[in-house]
Amino acid sequence: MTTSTKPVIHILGLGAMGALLAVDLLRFTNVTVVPLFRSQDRLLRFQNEFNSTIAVRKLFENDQPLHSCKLECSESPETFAGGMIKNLIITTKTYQTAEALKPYLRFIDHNTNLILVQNGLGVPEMLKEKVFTDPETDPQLFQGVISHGAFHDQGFTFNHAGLGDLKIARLPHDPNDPIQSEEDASRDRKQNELVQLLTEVTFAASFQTTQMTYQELLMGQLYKFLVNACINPVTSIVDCINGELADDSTEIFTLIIDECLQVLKVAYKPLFEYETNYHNTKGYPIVPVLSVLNTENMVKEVIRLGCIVNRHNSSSMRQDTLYLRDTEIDYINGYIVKLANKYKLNAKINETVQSLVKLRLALNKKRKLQGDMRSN
Ligand SMILES: NC(=O)C1=CN([C@@H]2O[C@H](COP(=O)(O)OP(=O)(O)OC[C@H]3O[C@@H](n4cnc5c(N)ncnc54)[C@H](OP(=O)(O)O)[C@@H]3O)[C@@H](O)[C@H]2O)C=CC1
Ligand SMILES: CC(C)(CO)C(=O)C(=O)O
Repeated sequence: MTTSTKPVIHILGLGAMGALLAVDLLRFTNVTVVPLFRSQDRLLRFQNEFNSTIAVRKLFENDQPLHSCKLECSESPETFAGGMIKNLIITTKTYQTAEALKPYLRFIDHNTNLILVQNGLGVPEMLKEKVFTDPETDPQLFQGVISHGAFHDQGFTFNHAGLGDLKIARLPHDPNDPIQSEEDASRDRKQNELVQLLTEVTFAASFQTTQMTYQELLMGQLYKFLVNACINPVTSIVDCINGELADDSTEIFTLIIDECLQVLKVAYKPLFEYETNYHNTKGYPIVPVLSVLNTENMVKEVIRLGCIVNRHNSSSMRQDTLYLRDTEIDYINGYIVKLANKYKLNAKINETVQSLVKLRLALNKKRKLQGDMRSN
């Protein structure tokens, strides 16, 4: 049970992204961070073998300093006996979200602030359909879009490979009416504890956090989605570090981005029409949707963010294929295929990419079990 009078943030998913957030929250804010592990075994390993300590090495800083933090409290479904959860950051992989939330659902209610800090698209829809089905008791849902790059080192040590940023916004109640005013966003800055903690000045300066309206975030989310739709599957399929793709990937990235944008323009029509419908409208921010979300610009941006800023990173999807874990492909290129089916559009390129990632993982698993035929 957490007895602290400081604000408490629970983190579900103490992997690369969860650890980056936890370490900087502890370094820069006056908050108690409580990781929620999947089982008591994992919890006891963290507490006993690793002395409840997580560490992040900042690879992009001089001398690559290692920042370690000891956590006062950590929990698992078997031990959790606290009150209701006030603030919850979800940094599991997208496909793990519903399962990871299950043991903690009775501690989540309308007063819980829940932020999804994940790549891909489709998790909020899945949660509303399958997990938070009662609008009377569902939590306050926020979305985070994160462009930091990090990967596991050993134990609870992670390498922060690329300094990116974190964009946050409240998710709209009605996805068909997603446009928020600047006043809507500023209300959360004044009143919402989680938003206040994540935008606390020193933390926000280090983590590069910005809070915004949903339409601003959505543009950032689709931008990040296109980065992931290119970098994650291609690094996995051809098995390389992000930076290795910098010079030779324009053609494949153009094919993927072009098709994604054709589908996203239909599925996210209010965003793509925002500049026309809200042009010069007082109280609504300028969001340069069309000049950012076009193929030519996005190919350049994918190479810049994916292969240059994060050049030393091994993408999260490649890490999954190497460690024989499921990948997030169904929430990235696979989500485009799903939307294309819904709107009767073509998504053959993304379907092929999705299928090749599944093949890569299956092949890696087979080689682990049966040996590598190439070395015979
Ligand atoms: N890594 C990166 O560079 C970036 C990642 N992202 C996105 O951030 C999200 C998180 O990615 P990342 O941090 O790399 O992923 P990791 O796999 O490193 O971390 C996920 C964590 O979730 C935990 N988890 C899984 N299931 C449960 C459960 N049932 N209960 C409790 N914990 C659970 C895992 O624990 P266990 O070890 O027990 O499985 C693991 O610690 C993804 O959507 C990813 O795409 C975004 C930007 C960059
Ligand atoms: C930015 C990028 C591509 C960094 O590798 C990432 O988001 C990921 O690996 O999932």
